[in-house]
Amino acid sequence: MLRIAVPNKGSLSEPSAAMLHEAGYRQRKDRRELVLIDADNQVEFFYLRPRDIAVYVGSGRLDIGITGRDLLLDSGARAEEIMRLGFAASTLRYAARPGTVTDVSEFGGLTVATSFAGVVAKHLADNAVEASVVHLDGAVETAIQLGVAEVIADVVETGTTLRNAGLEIIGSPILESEAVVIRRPGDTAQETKVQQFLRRLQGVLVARRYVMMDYDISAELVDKAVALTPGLESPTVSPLHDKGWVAVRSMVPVQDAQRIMDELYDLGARAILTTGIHAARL
Ligand SMILES: Nc1ncnc2c1ncn2[C@@H]1O[C@H](COP(=O)(O)OP(=O)(O)OP(=O)(O)O)[C@@H](O)[C@H]1O
Ligand SMILES: O=P(O)(O)OC[C@H]1O[C@H](OP(=O)(O)OP(=O)(O)O)[C@H](O)[C@@H]1O
Ligand SMILES: [Mg+2]
Repeated sequence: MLRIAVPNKGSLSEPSAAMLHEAGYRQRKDRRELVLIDADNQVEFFYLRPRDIAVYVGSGRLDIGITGRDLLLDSGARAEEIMRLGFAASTLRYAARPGTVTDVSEFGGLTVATSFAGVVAKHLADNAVEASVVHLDGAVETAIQLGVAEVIADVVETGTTLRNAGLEIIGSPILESEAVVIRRPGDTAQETKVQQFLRRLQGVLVARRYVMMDYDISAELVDKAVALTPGLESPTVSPLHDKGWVAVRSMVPVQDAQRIMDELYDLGARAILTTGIHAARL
């Protein structure tokens, strides 16, 4: 049985469950379920607080987990990132009231409030800045208004929360985060099952990012057409009954599909169809 930690709350929770469901795993129907066994797939899911997941995986109690890169780094746990999942993308950034401080080098003697005290203390030390760090659980933006800190370091996605709090970003990102799969370094006990799990998630990412494109084109133009649709490896080209024409089948990034269809049409391709990919193993 592969033992997997899944976020039970917050920004990571719903997209993690959706991805696991798309990968063919059973998921809990009730948020009060804490553990779920998917016997068919030989997997046991533990629904845990996102912040705690790296600790469980790092301690070796669970084989792998889904968490945020920022939470993994902040935990200091002995776990490493083995796959990027693309969702819950954010940056950790410093912010302050406009006109107060403009660069990290000016933080000396100030107080920085954050939920990521480990990452921030290290970042300040790396920049040779002596500032105090105050750990808060959330709603960090309000710490400046309430006089707890002059600077905050918090998760920024759209920047709306910062703007609403009358704060502005200072300097470049402390780190760029997204949801990741983590594992204890050197833990090869469940290697085959872990690799199969990762292939399933990879399949979901591919199914979400690509569509299958089919079209007919005259044989003399096939090289030009294939240059527009190179696929992941090599497109399939099959003969058509109508001599001089071929059918081409290739995977295309979903975001480029309409533009490529226009370009193929202009080139002379016809019967251009795209279909969704339900699941994939590359
Ligand atoms: N607005 C957001 N957009 C994208 N990612 C986010 C956002 N807020 C938090 N995250 C990411 O989600 C992960 C989990 O963060 P956290 O545990 O604080 O959950 P949360 O979504 O903020 O919920 P809560 O604070 O209510 O528990 C972190 O990796 C963080 O970078
Ligand atoms: O840049 P934005 O798009 O505004 O998103 C960033 C905000 O989202 C998260 O807050 P959350 O709602 O999780 O509240 P929290 O501070 O209590 O964690 C994060 O802590 C920021 O406050
Ligand atoms: Mg939060």
